[in-house]
Amino acid sequence: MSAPRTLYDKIWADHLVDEQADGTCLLYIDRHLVHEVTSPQAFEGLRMTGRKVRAPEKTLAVVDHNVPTSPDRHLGIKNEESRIQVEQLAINAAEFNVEYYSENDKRQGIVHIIGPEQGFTLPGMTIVCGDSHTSTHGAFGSLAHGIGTSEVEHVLATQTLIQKKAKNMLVQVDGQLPAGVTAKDIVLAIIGEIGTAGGTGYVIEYAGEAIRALSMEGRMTICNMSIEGGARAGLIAPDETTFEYIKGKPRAPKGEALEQAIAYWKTLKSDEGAHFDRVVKLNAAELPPIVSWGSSPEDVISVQGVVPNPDEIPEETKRASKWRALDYMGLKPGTPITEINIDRVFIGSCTNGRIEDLRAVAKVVEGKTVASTVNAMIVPGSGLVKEQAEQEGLDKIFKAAGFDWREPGCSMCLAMNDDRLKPGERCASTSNRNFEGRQGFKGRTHLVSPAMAAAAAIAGHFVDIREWN
Ligand SMILES: CC(C)[C@H](C(=O)O)[C@@H](O)C(=O)O
Ligand code: SF4
Repeated sequence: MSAPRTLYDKIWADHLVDEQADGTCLLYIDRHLVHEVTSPQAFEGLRMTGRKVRAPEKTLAVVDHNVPTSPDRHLGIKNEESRIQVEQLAINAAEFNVEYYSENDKRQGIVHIIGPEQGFTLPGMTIVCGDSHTSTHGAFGSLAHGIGTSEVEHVLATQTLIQKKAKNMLVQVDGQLPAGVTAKDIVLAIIGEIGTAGGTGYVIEYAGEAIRALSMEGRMTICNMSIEGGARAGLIAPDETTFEYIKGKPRAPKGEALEQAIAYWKTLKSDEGAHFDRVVKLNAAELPPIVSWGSSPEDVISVQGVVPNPDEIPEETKRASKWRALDYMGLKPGTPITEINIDRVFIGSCTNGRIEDLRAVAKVVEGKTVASTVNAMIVPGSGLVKEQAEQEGLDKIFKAAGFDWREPGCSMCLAMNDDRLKPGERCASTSNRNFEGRQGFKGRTHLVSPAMAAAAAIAGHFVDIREWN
């Protein structure tokens, strides 16, 4: 009998092409997603060396970071740098024979939303993209992670990647989530617990009753933010929820092929007794809705809490950095979170821009009005999410409440287009990063779940969604 293995061990072994004595490995890559920001030099590299894309059918390109989200975006992009990146991807995709979704294609959207939507992302695969949040795809029980531009070139040319194996971490989330508490709160709580460096050198497997109970959307939210916890990737073993989601997706296997695939996918789980180098446990039943207060995703607290006092941190460098964060955020220790007023709300991103997120928002805001002091926008994660939301009439609910309903893209998650905070503006955001300047120069970001962002838009300040009516 061979030793029990983790899911990560299994996918790794199944894709190993070569292993050197020092542990340097060559991995076969099943899927390569490409966006306009990290691919131009990679294609240029191929062009200069006269090489082709090795497996165009395993490569999918889309524009997302730089695209405007205004209704008139088909008129073109004003910012030159953004325009060039977008135009260049169209040129590169055509020249190298790679399927490409332009900003005028209904299938366009954030790269990590369209992969699963198209059935391009499937269990057991190795999936890469020149983007850190590629970890999202791990929700399907695939090994998915971000790569740098030179690696993008390597994968385009060879369909392989040079890697060293990471360690195994298990994050076990038991218990049942209380009403109003979501996948976003789980992952923010995990990062609060392990810190932004806690996952360094690991691939995390999320397991436990609370994870099993999540929809695919919720699982993607969790895996998405693995990178904020420092991990190389995050994954969740596939199950019936996964198979149901995949069935009928454009590129998913069908009929007999699907049955065979599912039989294989069912083997994709960690063996009983498999060794994890680190185990973290959390009880979902005890989790509150969570709000970030600082400039790192580990700076999190319960909505019922107060802004912490950095003076209570024994370690000097950390103390100083958390004071700086409070200064940047314009917050004072001891302020109740529910007394923090906000100026902007951003609902979207590859963390929370899927249909389930928009449904959660609609439920909170239906029949209500955005506070007069707040400017709130909703950016669907893809054209298909937008279409689905409109079919369900969610757009009408949003517009009636005073939300701005936009075209799909990364948008104010990172402010590479015109959607950005003004200096000093405070935003309740469903995205994943709250670094200084992330949503605009001197902008202040609070990371929350979609329902919490929606409620804050109506109230004008954070509220405990559990008490919402
Ligand atoms: C632009 C891209 C390289 C970047 C990333 O890798 O994550 C972006 O998507 C982000 O979220 O900061
Ligand atoms: S939505 Fe945000 S986090 Fe996701 S890929 Fe785009 S910029 Fe990166």
